[in-house]
Amino acid sequence: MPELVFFSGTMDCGKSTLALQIGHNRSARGLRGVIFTRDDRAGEGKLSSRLGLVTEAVEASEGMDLYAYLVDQFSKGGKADYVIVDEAQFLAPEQIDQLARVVDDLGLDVFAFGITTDFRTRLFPGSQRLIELADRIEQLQVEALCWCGARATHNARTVDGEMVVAGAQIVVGDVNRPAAETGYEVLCRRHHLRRTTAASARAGALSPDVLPVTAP
Ligand SMILES: Nc1ncnc2c1ncn2[C@@H]1O[C@H](COP(=O)(O)OP(=O)(O)O)[C@@H](O)[C@H]1O
Ligand SMILES: Cc1cn([C@H]2C[C@H](O)[C@@H](COP(=O)(O)O)O2)c(=O)[nH]c1=O
Repeated sequence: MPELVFFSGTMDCGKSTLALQIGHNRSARGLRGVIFTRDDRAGEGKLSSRLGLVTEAVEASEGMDLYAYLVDQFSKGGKADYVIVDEAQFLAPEQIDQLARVVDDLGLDVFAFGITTDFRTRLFPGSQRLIELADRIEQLQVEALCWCGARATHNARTVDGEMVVAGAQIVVGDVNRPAAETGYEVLCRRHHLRRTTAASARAGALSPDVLPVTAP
């Protein structure tokens, strides 16, 4: 039975790498895939992994009907056995519904990859719809880690090195960026809720206020 599968995790946990591996293994067996992505850091129409691999993809732009795109390709003689969608959190809920139709009406497996929650710990609309519709939700096995060593479960945004909890939901960016740039850091829930990033934890540890007081 074809399936809609949502592979979810924090930023930097290996989602795009897995998407590329799934595509590679299937194409090695002669299966044909269509790869959609939206707003990849590497640019329009790219699916890129931090391990350095990148492949061409169809940019799933705002308002694009993904089901109609595939039907149109088939009517022109195109073939596909499965569909991969990276950065699926950026898709509109209607586009996730279209992916479900691709599974149910066209009989293709759809593998969607994305982060579940934004920098405020709120669901992205596309991810919410995937949670509502997916046949399966898979958490990636390679865990990204918080600076404290716990499994990272949430994504923090930093502006000028400070964690922020207000702003536009979508700001394309990366982890490990210079403090002057808007960037991201993965944290465990405890440290996300306490707004403690690696930098602020370091600063706190160095602060005279928290140094052990010794008797004169
Ligand atoms: N230099 C490296 N050596 C080994 N693994 C790396 C290196 N750089 C990145 N990675 C791996 O790649 C993962 C990020 O992969 P990527 O597919 O780009 O993540 P995602 O799509 O989830 O944001 C990291 O969690 C790490 O496991
Ligand atoms: C938390 C959060 C992230 N984003 C952006 C930042 C990146 O461009 C992508 C995630 O990509 P990855 O391959 O999973 O690392 O999402 C955003 O726009 N808003 C957010 O709140």
